[in-house]
Amino acid sequence: MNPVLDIHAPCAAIDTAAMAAARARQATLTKPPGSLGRLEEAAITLAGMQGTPLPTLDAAWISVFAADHGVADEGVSAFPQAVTGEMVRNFASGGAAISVLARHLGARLDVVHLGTVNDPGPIEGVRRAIIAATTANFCTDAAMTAAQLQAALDAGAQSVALARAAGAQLFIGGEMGIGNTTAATALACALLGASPTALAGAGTGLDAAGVRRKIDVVDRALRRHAGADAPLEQLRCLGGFEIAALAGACIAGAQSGLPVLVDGFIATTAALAAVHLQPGVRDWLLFSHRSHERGHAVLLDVLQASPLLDLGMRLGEGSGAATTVPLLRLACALHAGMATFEQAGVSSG
Ligand SMILES: O=C(O)c1ccc[n+]([C@@H]2O[C@H](COP(=O)([O-])O)[C@@H](O)[C@H]2O)c1
Ligand SMILES: Cc1cc2nc[nH]c2cc1C
Repeated sequence: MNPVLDIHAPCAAIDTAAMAAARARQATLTKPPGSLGRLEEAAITLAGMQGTPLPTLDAAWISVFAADHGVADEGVSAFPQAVTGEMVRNFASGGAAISVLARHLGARLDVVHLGTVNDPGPIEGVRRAIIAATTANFCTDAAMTAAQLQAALDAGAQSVALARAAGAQLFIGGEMGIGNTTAATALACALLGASPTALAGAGTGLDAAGVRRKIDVVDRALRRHAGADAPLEQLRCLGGFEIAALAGACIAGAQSGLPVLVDGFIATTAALAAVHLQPGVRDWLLFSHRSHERGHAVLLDVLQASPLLDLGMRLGEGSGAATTVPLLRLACALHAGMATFEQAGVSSG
């Protein structure tokens, strides 16, 4: 199975009748209307995505895409590039944050190795889908060739196909890649016509001088690729393998009707690229948390997204999204399990 993603294929339709039925049910439950706030909206949104007035969220799937970035050569991260490959092993051996979260949630963790300079080799529990050891440094070259971009999009679509085959009700896409906040910043700036100063942040922990250097690097990259004005070309020139895989997963999720719970700054940039490629993708996205990374709030505003959590997290790996799953499960449990005014003999307003 190796699905080739057609980014132009239409997205699935949201079930508006199931949404309306869920909204009507919320109005009958023993609480002042709207008093469960965004938990009500979450249950109604999931109803539309799952095509049932009573959504459930037992089976969550997490794919973490790992890849290295040529732009790391510009000294834009607080950590060495070797960490990407080292973390691939840690994801599989169970010691990473997302490994713990996946275990705790009973979620499948799909670790997808797309290429690292420090390649740990075959590891049990890691799917090798190596595209290249790294993207090119986009200060001088396009990050990816067209074939590499398609391979990365396909890797995301393949994970969605595996998730669907396993009966997943929700897809979480996580990422790991030293330097990828620089790639995400550059891509988001290109997609939005925004200034690097508005979006660049500390990533893994740059100091103020480091952030200034990162802004300069993104400025150079944007000038170098000023001719890339279509979203697919912007993704190819300025993205990364894991960012393109995440965009591919968003598109494949939307096309096949699998809800995608979006993580932090990098995952949201990928989701933004997916929406630029295919606007119907937006209907299938749920937003989990507001990352501490500087540009995330801007991207969330553009996508008109109000994530459920704001915990100051900035890890990536899909960790913010995974942390939100218990809340979504509670939203479904409340929606299905509360008594109506009539059942409980409680007077309605
Ligand atoms: O998800 C986020 O919002 C987030 C914010 C800052 C950093 N990260 C993670 O940190 C790594 C990239 O940071 P950097 O400084 O190397 O560009 C990458 O592996 C991401 O998963 C993730
Ligand atoms: C240790 C480490 C773990 C990570 N997980 C996601 N990004 C990361 C970056 C670092 C540096």
